[in-house]
Amino acid sequence: MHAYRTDDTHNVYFEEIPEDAAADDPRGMLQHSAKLTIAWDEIAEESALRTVYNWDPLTDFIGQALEMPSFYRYDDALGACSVALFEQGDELGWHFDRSHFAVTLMLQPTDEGGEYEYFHMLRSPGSENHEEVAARLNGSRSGVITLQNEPGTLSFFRGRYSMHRVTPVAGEKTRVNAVLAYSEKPDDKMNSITQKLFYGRTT
Ligand SMILES: O=C(O)CCC(=O)C(=O)O
Ligand SMILES: [Fe+2]
Repeated sequence: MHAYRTDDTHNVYFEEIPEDAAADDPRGMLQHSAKLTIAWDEIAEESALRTVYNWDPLTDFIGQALEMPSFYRYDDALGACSVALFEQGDELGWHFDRSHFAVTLMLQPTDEGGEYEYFHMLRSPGSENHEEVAARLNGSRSGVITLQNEPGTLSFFRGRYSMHRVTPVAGEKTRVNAVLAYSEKPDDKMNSITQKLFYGRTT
C-alpha cells in the first residue's frame, strides 16, 4: 500500500489562483496542507473499509440521513474513499470540498491538535460570500465550530458550503481517518487540480 505525501498551497476552492486577485479576494489567499493520503485504488480488495464503502445499504442510509433525493458514491478512482494520515505538524488548510457531501470515520485521533474546525454554511449555492470568507482567512474566529476528536466518530458534513480545516497536529500520535465521498450525481469526479494535489497523479 502506498501513501502519497502532499505539502503544498492551494486556495479554499481548489481552483487556479488568479494572477490578478486583489488582496482581499479569497481566490488569491493561499492555504497550506500537508498530509499523507492512501487513494481508493490503493485500498486492498479485502479491506473492511472497501467492503463498508461499497455496501449499498450504508450509502442509502447516509443519503436518507442527509435527506437527499438522489445520492451516490463518488465516482472518482482516487478520492471515492481514501485514508488520510496527519503526522506531527501536518494540517489541512481551510477549504470548501469539491464534493457535495463527505463522511469521515475517525480511526485514530491525536493527543493534541488535528482538530476539525468549520464555519457552518459560510457560502451557499446562491452566494460566494467572499467578504466573510476573506475575514475568516484573515483570522476571524466568528462562528467557528470544533468537532469532537474521538476514535470511531462518524461525521457527516456538507463540506461544499461550510468552510473547514484540520488544525496542525501537535503531538506525536498520527491522526488517521477515512474520508468517504458522495454526490447527488451518479458520475461525479474530482477535478484534476485536487487529484494532483492530494494523490500526486490524475486519472
Ligand atoms: O480529515 C478530516 O477530518 C476532514 C477531511 C477533509 O476535510 C477533506 O478531506 O476534504
Ligand atoms: Fe474537506
